[in-house]
Amino acid sequence: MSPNIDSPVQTQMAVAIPNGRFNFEYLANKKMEGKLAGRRRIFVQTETGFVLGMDLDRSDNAHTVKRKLQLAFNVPTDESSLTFGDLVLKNDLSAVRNDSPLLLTRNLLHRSSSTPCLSPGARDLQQRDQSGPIEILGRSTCSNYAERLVKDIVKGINNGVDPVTVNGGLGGAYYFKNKRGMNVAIVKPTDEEPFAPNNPKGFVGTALGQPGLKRSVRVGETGYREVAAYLLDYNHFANVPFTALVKISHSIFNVNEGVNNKKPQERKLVSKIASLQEFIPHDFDASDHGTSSFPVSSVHKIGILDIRIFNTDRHAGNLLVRKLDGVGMFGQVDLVPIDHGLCLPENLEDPYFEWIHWPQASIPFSEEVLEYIRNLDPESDVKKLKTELPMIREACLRVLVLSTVFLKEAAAFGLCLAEIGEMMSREFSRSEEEPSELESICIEAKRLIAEKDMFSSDSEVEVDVGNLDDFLFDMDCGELDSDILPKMVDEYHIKSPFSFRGGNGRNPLSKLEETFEEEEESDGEEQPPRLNGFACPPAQVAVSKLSMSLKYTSLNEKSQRLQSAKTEGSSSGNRSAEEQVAGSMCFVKLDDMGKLEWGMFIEKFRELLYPAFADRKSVAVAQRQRLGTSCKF
Ligand SMILES: Nc1ncnc2c1ncn2[C@@H]1O[C@H](COP(=O)(O)OP(=O)(O)OP(=O)(O)O)[C@@H](O)[C@H]1O
Repeated sequence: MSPNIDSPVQTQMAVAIPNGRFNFEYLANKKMEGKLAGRRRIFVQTETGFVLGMDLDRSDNAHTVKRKLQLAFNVPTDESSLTFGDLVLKNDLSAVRNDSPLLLTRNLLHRSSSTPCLSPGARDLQQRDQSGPIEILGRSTCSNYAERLVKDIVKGINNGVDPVTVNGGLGGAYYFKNKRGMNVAIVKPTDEEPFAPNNPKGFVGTALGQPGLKRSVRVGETGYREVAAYLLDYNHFANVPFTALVKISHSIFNVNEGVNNKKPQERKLVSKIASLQEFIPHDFDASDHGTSSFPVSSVHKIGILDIRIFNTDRHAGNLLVRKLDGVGMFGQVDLVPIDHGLCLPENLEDPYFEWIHWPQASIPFSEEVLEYIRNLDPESDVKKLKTELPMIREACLRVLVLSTVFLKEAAAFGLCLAEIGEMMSREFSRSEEEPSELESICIEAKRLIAEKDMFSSDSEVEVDVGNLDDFLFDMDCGELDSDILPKMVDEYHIKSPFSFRGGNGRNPLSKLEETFEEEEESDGEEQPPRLNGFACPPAQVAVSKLSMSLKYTSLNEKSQRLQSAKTEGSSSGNRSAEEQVAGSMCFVKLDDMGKLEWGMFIEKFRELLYPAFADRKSVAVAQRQRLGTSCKF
């Protein structure tokens, strides 16, 4: 990879100073001052995309932050929620790291009120927001390379070189340049994704945090996923370009009319949270080029990444092709995978693997590739993501674990890339979408656990704040089955009235209780817990969540859902994300299991894999034999 960087290594970041140019030493000093004072910097994004950088003092808590935000956005503290990934922050901010993005949403009950917009009080806060034009959020991506890239872009901006809008794709994207006018990075603001409030291409309609183009990827969360794919691509095995999450300010960014008080034709400096990816000079994308020249090893390496991250959007346009026409290399190309915003869904979906029918995918893996797969460790992947991207949701991490286990076992069994991809892909039978083999194995694993009553009532209610937040997500999707709820609540009370005890002896709802207690303390009177505005008794929340799980995993229910979902086309293999806007069904949920149950599920899942692989092999052999016979004639 050859970045167009033209400046020496700098270890400081950029910041704005009064004359409008950017000074690096100033920021370094500010950062040092902040560290010494134990301060943290956070970036609060509203659901309409406005971003405000804030410095937190040690004494700050969610209430004090919300009070400052009330000044800035005119949203009363009790009408808004502050979230950090799965966590709904009620008081304690200890989980929030330096440079973290937080989302401020209006509670559902107050959504009809006007959307948050800047008030005069915001100016004070903005003045104290000492952000530079680009700040990298997160730790590991803040390398020397990243800092050089940022510095180059800032030099470009200071030298009057404007970024340009990227025409392709459904979301807003911009090429940022160095001072010589060369593209050095592509920036994709999270509030310009398809369906987000500031999408410049007409695909608007949803607030950040709501289901998006893919139901199990929320609007505004594709940027994290782009970074996750980069972080998981150890040793640049698959060639994912450098990617980081940034807060970036520029007047080129799109703000739709009416959003955040935007007036027609108005262009002003706006700050966004965005993914920033190294620009890769290339000659084509894979849709413009015959695939036969693609190196087998590149296809395998990208395919392995796609499987691990459960990529639902690997269409040909998301593979850049570079010609390597050096001496003795005529005709050879290099592949660069881009656009990983729709990987790591919150539930199993229908993945999309363009390479699935390419001949390279049917060639057995090399020893080098097998060795890489053997060394993959889903637990350390999870640790890495939790450390570097703490806002990544637990549900996404479960998908990562499941698909990595699947890949490792399948490769060890001797399956090739195409076979593994096919087992993960859904089929269409009589115009109905059917679960993939992978999903069927999951459904069976869940069924066996339930049948043997392997999980106790304890684990049923072991639910964390992430699940509670997802409860809201389900409600937003309009899928809460009110018929089920009262019944499940009754069952719950019979089984274990308020005995939330997890395996570790700690109340699994303790995180939640902690926030309730804090709420009580601060308000002086007892209030039911609120989830983005809904008053929810903890038991009811836990149980309704469970009811959702049972609803999804019941095969009868599944067939009912299948009946009602008549899907066009004959094979998912020909559909890209754009064509799946309607959203595919959820056959099996992974985020509805308590920790204990999840552990048992993964064990059961592993046990079921070998028979399934053997089945697949025998079908493949039978097909080959039939083909052999027909060739004789
Ligand atoms: N790292 C990169 N280097 C060079 N060009 C890039 C890079 N990433 C994206 N592009 C170009 O920008 C275009 C749009 O980018 P991308 O596909 O990531 O956007 P998107 O809005 O998410 O698209 P889609 O609608 O396909 O999901 C790509 O088709 C490609 O031409």
